[in-house]
Amino acid sequence: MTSNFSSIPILDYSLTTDPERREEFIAQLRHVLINVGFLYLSNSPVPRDDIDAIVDYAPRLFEIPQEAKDKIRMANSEHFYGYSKLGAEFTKGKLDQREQFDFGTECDSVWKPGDPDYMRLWGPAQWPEEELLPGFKAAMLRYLAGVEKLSYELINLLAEALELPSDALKAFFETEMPVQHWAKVVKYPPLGDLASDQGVGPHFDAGFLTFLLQASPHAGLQVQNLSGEWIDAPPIPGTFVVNIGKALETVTQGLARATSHRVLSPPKRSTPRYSIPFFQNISLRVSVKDITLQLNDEILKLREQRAEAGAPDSVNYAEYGQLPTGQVNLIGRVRSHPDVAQRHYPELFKQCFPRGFPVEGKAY
Ligand SMILES: O=C(O)CCC(=O)C(=O)O
Ligand SMILES: [Fe+2]
Repeated sequence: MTSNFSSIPILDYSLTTDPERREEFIAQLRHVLINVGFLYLSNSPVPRDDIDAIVDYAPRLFEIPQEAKDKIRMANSEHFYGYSKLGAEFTKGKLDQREQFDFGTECDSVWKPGDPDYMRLWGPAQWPEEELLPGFKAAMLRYLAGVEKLSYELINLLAEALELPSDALKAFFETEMPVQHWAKVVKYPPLGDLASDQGVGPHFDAGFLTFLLQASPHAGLQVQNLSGEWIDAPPIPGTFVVNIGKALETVTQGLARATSHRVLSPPKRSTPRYSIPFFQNISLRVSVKDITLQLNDEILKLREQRAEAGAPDSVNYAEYGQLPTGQVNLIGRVRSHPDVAQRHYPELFKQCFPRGFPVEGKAY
């Protein structure tokens, strides 16, 4: 029997602390990892107050004066942190219709002379001035620390679901420096004057796991199933949407599926949609091809029982098989934010865009 999906399963995280029902959670996780690649997680241990605080801040972050946003624009940052105005980001060569702030977990600059350029990706984020949004930075860092902790717990459970020792994926995180994870606060304005309804175009996420907090009640997020149909993933209060990135798909030999997804703009005359994704990174220096997980034959067989996926609408991050993670991530950032790349990574910019600054339809 082959498997496809027409809705996104909901997994109850509280089962993991119930000795009677933990196995049930692991079995559900195994099914979802292999056949869907997306899940809703309810009853997570991330403190409710920390989530509520950040949901409350999200719209207010976009209400700070435009000069204050421009002061921390992403073009200032070789780490690709900061503010991107509407229509500054490309996915699949088309402009996204979203306004966003990119942040990271706390981290000093890690690049040293002689290091590869991609080590410049990690460093301090740019934050809005404290008096414009008092308490925001502390609240965001507290929230990110909670999600980071959950992300490591879920990775251990995921290893168990694939019948590996629970620390089997530790080698991707445990290096000479702590891993910096990425996050965004995103605003999707409603259709009206927008150039298209592409809130964000079809794409895969890059790293291991993404934890998405849908911070307003709007629909718009869609997930592509194995036969290529777009399935709605509307907000469910009290849950995270969790999905698998290309790095995790590659290291699990395709067992854990990275699933293509996109966001459509809210309809005309609607209010804006807000979301806060957290992207779990792995060490920049690790090449995923250099670490082979000892997956057993029984588990690998489950991959064959999955329906053959049609060609997805996204093609990015195919380079994980060959290059160090940092280089793959850097290429992804350059393609999404060519203006930042032109300023800070001119050589790589030229390689990615040999015909100059991209216009719609030219990039990937
Ligand atoms: O805003 C959302 O709901 C999803 C965003 C997303 O997929 C991304 O930024 O990678
Ligand atoms: Fe995404």
